[in-house]
Amino acid sequence: MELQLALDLVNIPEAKQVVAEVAEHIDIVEIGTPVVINEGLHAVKAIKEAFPHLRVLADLKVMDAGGYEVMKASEAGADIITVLGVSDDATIKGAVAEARKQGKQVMVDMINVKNMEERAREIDGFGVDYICVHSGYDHQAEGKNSFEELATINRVVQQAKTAVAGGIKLETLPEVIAAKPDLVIVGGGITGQSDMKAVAAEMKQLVQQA
Ligand SMILES: O=C(CO)[C@H](O)[C@H](O)COP(=O)(O)O
Repeated sequence: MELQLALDLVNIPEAKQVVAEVAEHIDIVEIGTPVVINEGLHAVKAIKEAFPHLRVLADLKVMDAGGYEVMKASEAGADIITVLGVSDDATIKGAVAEARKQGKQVMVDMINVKNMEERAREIDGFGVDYICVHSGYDHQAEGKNSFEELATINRVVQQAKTAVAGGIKLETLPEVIAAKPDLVIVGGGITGQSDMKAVAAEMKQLVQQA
């Protein structure tokens, strides 16, 4: 099991500071959607150049033009690019085809997918690398999480790795780990803590043991 740090509420210099503090305890660093909106793909390039040993995920949440957007993120240095599970099949297939060409990976974010079991099974057949259940900020504000959806995708997904994101904290991590995802994604559960390094270290230890 691996740990991904999601950076959402930072600019490029702040992102570098956070990653420098926790780099030894994470496997993947995510340049979150708000960072890409504010800073563009320059943020992906800057973090990949500063931390070449880390895999960098560009959380573009692609909804259309999958091939083109994966190409641009790949050029900026992203190793993994997110595409939405609610997008058209052609968008996801285009993203996968371009990622294969570029030697990159695609993560499908299942945020707001209504029929999780059916859609996860379909998307798994498209050759994506990760399928991620995700309670976004608006869902989290309603007290929801994705732990049940994780059990669903773990049951039906055969080819892709599974991931889970959305409001995961040190206290809820054991419950998440028990559901056996391949990848745990944590944003505020690390970046919102006063001792980010200590929390990341503890999370990494729990994830590694699983
Ligand atoms: O993609 C995101 C929001 O759309 C976040 O990166 C993801 O939810 C992880 O952050 P947090 O742990 O703070 O919820």
